[in-house]
Amino acid sequence: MTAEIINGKDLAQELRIEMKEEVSELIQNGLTPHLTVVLVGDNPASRSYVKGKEKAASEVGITSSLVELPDSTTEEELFQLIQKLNEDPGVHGILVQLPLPKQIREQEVIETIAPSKDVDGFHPISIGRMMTGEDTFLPCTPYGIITMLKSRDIEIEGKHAVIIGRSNIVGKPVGQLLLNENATVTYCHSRTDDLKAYTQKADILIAAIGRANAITSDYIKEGAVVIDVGINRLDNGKLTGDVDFDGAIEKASYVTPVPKGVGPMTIAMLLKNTIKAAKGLASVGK
Ligand SMILES: Nc1nc(=O)c2c([nH]1)NC[C@@H]1CN(c3ccc(C(=O)N[C@@H](CCC(=O)O)C(=O)O)cc3)C=[N+]21
Repeated sequence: MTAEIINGKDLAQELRIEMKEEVSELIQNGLTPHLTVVLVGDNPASRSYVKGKEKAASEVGITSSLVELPDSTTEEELFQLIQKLNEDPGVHGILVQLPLPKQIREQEVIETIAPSKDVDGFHPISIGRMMTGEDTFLPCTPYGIITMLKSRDIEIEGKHAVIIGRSNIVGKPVGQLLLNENATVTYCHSRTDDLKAYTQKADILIAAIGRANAITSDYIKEGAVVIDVGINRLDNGKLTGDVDFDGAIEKASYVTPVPKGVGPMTIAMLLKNTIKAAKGLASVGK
C-alpha cells in the first residue's frame, strides 16, 4: 500500500481563507479578534514559532501583540502581566509560550490565565470541559489532528487509536479527543513494555515521542493512519518527525509529513480558538 499524504500546510491554508471571511465580518461588526503572545527568555525555537503565529494571525485579520520578557523574569512579574491581560477587554486570547525558564512554575502560570482567554486550552477548566465533552477551547495540536482526520473522512468511531506519548499538551488530550469520537484508545509511553506489540494493533497511530524517526515501518500495521507529531531538529538543521516517513508511506493508508503536517495545523487551531474567544463562545463563567 502507498499511503496518501495529509498535507497540514495546505489544509491550514484553506482554513485560514475560511477564517479570514469570518474575521472580516466580525471586524465589520466592530470586533477585531486580538491575540497576545507572551515570550519569556530567548529560546530561538520559541522565537521562530512565535513568528509563525503572528504571521498566520495577520493573514486572517486577527491582530496580535508580543510581550517579550527577559530570562530572569520572576513568577510574580509574569502573574501580574497575565492578570493585566485577563482584565484587558481588548485582549481576547492569551498564549504564554512554553517552555518557561526554570524559576517559573508552568502549571501555576497556566492556571493564572482566565479560562475565557485560554486559547491554548491548557487551563484545568478547559481540560475538564474537554473531558466531559462540553464546548470549550480544545488544545491546538490535538484539535489540529482531529481536524486532519476529519478532512479526509477517516473513520474514528470503533477504531483502535494508539498514542505514543503522554504529555499534557499532546498525548493525553489527543487520546481524550479520540475517545470523545468513540475510538478505543491505548496510551503508550517511555515505560511501556513491548511498544511494538501495541503499535502493530493500531488503526490510528499517533507518534508524539520526541525522537527522530523512531517509528519505523515494523511498528505500523498495514493500512494504518499514521499521525506524526514529532518536531526534531537534526544536526544538519533539517526538521524531521518521530516517524520514518519513507517506511511509513509503504505501509500506511495515510501519513502526515514533518514539516508541513501537524505543526501548521496547530497554529491554524490557535487562530480558531482566538476567534472563538473574541466571540465569547466558550462556556465560561457558568
Ligand atoms: N503555549 C504554547 N502553545 C503552543 O502551541 C506551543 C508552545 N507553547 N510551545 C512550543 C510548541 C511547538 N509549537 C509549534 C507550532 C507550529 C509549528 C510549525 O508550524 N512547524 C512547521 C515548521 C516550522 C519550521 O520550519 O521551524 C511545520 O511543522 O511544518 C511547530 C511547533 C507550538 N507550541
